[in-house]
Amino acid sequence: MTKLSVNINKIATLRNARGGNIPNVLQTALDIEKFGAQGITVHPRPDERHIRYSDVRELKPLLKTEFNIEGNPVKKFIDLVLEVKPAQVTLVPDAEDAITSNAGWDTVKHRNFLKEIILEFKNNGIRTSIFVDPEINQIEGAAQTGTDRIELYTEAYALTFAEGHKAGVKPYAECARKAHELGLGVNAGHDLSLENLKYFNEEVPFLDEVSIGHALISEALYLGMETTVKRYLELLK
Ligand SMILES: CC(=O)[C@@H](O)[C@H](O)COP(=O)(O)O
Ligand SMILES: NCC(=O)COP(=O)(O)O
Repeated sequence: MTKLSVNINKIATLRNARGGNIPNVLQTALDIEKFGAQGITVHPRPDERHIRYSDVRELKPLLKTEFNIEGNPVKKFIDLVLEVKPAQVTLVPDAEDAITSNAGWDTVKHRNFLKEIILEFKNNGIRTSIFVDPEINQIEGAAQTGTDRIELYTEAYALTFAEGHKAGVKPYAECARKAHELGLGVNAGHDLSLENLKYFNEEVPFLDEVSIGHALISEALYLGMETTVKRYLELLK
């Protein structure tokens, strides 16, 4: 069964809009765990526009499920992850001014850089994952960095699915097969939703985990958080 890790960035976006503590990010994470999600994901950005570094420190001792911290491995981020020691770190090559993550790593060009950081995280008992576009050479490059897993960047799939083109899932299935063949675990995320997740999960083999935030939190406005999380879990059975 594919695991669901809920990305709570957008809960923090809402909280930060007023400067107080509504909604309570920590409590929401605990409730999401109670509703059955198998993990919590956060993506602290250097400007702390949503999740703050202090949230990450406070979440760790409270969570009972897998904690996944995503981000660009700049020094401040590396130090935070090594201090907090989550179950998993996902490396994402974010440009500082990007509104959201918009590309995977070039694992061939940045192989030595990634290799070095991955070794450090793994030596600290942290599982590693690299955010990649669904291209076979990027999966092969990722395998050479020593990473435990890859995370397939699913925005292109979500876009084509919304336009009615189901064939957009094919490169993801091929990359998942290649990753498995090379001994890598397979995660996926970005713009997955109640609409497009079922087909993705059916078509892409060896899927260990999906991390989902933007759509899930938006859907929860209508359905409520408990119903929404449970609907996702049903789709992943
Ligand atoms: C790595 C990834 O796919 C992103 O979806 C990210 O975690 C979302 O970040 P924002 O919430 O800042 O858009
Ligand atoms: N890694 C992807 C993630 O955590 C959530 O992405 P999104 O659902 O907010 O697009």
